[in-house]
Amino acid sequence: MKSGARLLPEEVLRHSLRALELFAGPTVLLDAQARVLALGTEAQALTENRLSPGQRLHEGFAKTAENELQAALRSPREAVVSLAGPTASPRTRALRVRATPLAEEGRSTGWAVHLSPCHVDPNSREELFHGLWTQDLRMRRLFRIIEKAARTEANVLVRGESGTGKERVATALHALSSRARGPFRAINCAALSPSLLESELFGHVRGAFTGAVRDSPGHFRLAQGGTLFLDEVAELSPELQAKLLRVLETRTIIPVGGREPISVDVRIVAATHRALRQEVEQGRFRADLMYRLRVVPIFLPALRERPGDILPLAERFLAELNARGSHPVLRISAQARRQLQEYAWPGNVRELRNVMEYAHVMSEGPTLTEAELPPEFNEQARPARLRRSLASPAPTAVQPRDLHLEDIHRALEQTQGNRVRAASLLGISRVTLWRRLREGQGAKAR
Ligand SMILES: Nc1ncnc2c1ncn2[C@@H]1O[C@H](COP(=O)(O)OP(=O)(O)OP(=O)(O)O)[C@@H](O)[C@H]1O
Repeated sequence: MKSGARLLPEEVLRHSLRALELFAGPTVLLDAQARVLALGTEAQALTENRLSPGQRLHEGFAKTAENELQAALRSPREAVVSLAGPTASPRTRALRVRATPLAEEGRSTGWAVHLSPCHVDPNSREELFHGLWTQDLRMRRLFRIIEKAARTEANVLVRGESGTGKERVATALHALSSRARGPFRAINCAALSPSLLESELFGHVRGAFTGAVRDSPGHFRLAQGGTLFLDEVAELSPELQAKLLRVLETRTIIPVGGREPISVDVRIVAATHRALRQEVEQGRFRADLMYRLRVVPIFLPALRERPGDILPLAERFLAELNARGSHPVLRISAQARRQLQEYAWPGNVRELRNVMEYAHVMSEGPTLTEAELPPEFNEQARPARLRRSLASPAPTAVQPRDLHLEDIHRALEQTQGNRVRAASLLGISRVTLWRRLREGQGAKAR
């Protein structure tokens, strides 16, 4: 400890600030008059050296920020403010500021002010968040919840129809979390039989069943130190629900055919298109597992519930296709726009992207017309359940499970039995198509 004893007070301060920033991110310490006492190297870099000891906090920021900053010091509310003058990097154009009051023996001694970059222009209504674009306020609020949830270890349950971006939310949660350097694994609980799924999740030991010629780690162990995304979690069999609950409670797994529990450190993000509470009420899902999984519930609205996103997204997809396509399609005709806007989008954003890809292939000139939209946009042929009335934009709940089997069979006929292309035509995922076919066969057998 000799070297520790030689530390000078200034060095102690530097070390303390370094340690503080390691835990809390860029930090500025203020005295009781809101003057800067000290700031860490991360805070100096983020504020582009606009703050120095003795200055008042607001002096480093744009004039308009003063009231916002005072409010942030008085309450736990976060302020989004701009630095003073032009900035070197767009990253620092806007910063989030949150203050923790400091007190000694009941007397205020100042604040620890935490800073973080804000990637969102506070004046703009649109946002691209980890591949999810929107201008819908509810979606943007969800992004903020995702950012907060990512900072914790809480299990998150994402609910939304097929193609609303559930998997994207899971990857965003991972990328924004302290586990970002660890693995991200995804598994679809609807796509495998219960016994196969058990071995895929928890692994197996050699000889556990016919064909188990070597040990297999399973997704839980492969996601060690990272995040495991359990898609379609409501489809888990009762036996696997019980096993998953045990894993969440004990943080250990037992591979199929194994005896010894193995510790796992994995964050769970689960997703479903079903209302899990209803599944619980109807006895299909364990209540205790639901509460474990949905510590933070996130409900992604269907595309038809945010109609303001339909056309801008269509144009974004068109621009992407133009960038890599052979011929540019520069605009969408008024009639085609109306049809896109009126459609119910059962397959949500995934379906919209597929529709734009189809129309781009079919288009002959720089204007995309209604004739180039896929057959389901032909008004006479379109079933009523795929129409969204513009007069009453209330959601017509078209769930993938409402897709009639005959729609699927027709799509399969059109694609000569190619399931991937049929799913794409219907705007549903391959797994959803497979599940609907399986449910259909089950219904026939009963
Ligand atoms: N708001 C959005 N902006 C841009 N792309 C989006 C948006 N929402 C979804 N997508 C795109 O749609 C596709 C489907 O997204 P994703 O796989 O995350 O959906 P999902 O809800 O998990 O679907 P499923 O339940 O069928 O597996 C992806 O290519 C994704 O990038």
